[in-house]
Amino acid sequence: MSQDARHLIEIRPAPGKGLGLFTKERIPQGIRVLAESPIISILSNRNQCSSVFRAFKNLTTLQQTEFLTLCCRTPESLKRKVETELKRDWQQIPEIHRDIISIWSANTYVYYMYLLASRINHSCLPNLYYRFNENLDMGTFHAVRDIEKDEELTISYINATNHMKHQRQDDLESWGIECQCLACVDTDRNRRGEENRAKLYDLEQVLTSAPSYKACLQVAEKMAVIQRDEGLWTRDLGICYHTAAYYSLKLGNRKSALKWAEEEMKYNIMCMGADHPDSEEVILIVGRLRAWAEGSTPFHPSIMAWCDKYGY
Ligand SMILES: C[S@@+](CC[C@H](N)C(=O)[O-])C[C@H]1O[C@@H](n2cnc3c(N)ncnc32)[C@H](O)[C@@H]1O
Repeated sequence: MSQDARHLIEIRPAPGKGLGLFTKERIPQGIRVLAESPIISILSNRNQCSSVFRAFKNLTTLQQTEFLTLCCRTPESLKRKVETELKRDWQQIPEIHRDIISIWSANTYVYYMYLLASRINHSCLPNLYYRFNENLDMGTFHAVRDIEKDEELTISYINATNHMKHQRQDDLESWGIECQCLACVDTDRNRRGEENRAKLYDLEQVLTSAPSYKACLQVAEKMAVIQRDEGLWTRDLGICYHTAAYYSLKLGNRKSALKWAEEEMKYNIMCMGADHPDSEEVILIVGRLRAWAEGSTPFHPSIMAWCDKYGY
């Protein structure tokens, strides 16, 4: 069992959102707030309804009871999808199956569903980072900044780093959310935040147009700084560090490659823990990069394989 800080959190009513998870004490940045085994894992998109019904049947009675207390939403798009898969009209599907699939759909983290983590609400500027850890077979949730006592814990339900408020709101429709999070209320600070998200979007376009290695490195560095300053500790920030390391290496700049790989290592450890497979990999690579940058060992081919992992 991986250690977490679940003794410092509890479920409470979250006004306008149903229930939510809140801190009982201050939680410092980098702490693994929650490590939870999925109650259900469905790794394939084929015959999803049947797989979910079977998985529900295999739960203990207590787990089934807890499952059925979770948030339940049935948007029209879900009804149509289920009707297509089961080749039956929604009203002809047994009520218990309609509930199970609606609950699965409202709470799933792509492939996995958790009991406690299902209570975590959305924010466009979240204080937690979620990743599944294959070494532990658990989902982990790390604090990406210091979280004060009685603060609500949040993750981002959408990929929103470089999306403006109206785009984020469009994406949140399917969750039935009208977002009033820290990033969505109208303040001077948030107007600057929106400008920075727009800048990130523009920089991303420059990067995909693949100018020179030097220009790509400068763009990746700029993007990393904006995201870090905005507190956007999303997967995109890790990818920016990785991209900067990649182009530094392409330019033959060992010191710069090491610097950005080290940033990625720190980011991974903070957001996923040192025991996540991606962290273990980058820790090994940083060791090899450092030895090479200092001239004590030749270039190890695994460094380039690691750099290429996002297929630039
Ligand atoms: C995974 S559940 C989260 C826990 C849920 N609030 C509960 O009571 O169990 C997702 C649902 O919570 C609500 N929700 C999550 N984040 C929200 C937000 N920022 N604003 C309003 N509602 C939110 C929406 O109804 C959404 O479909």
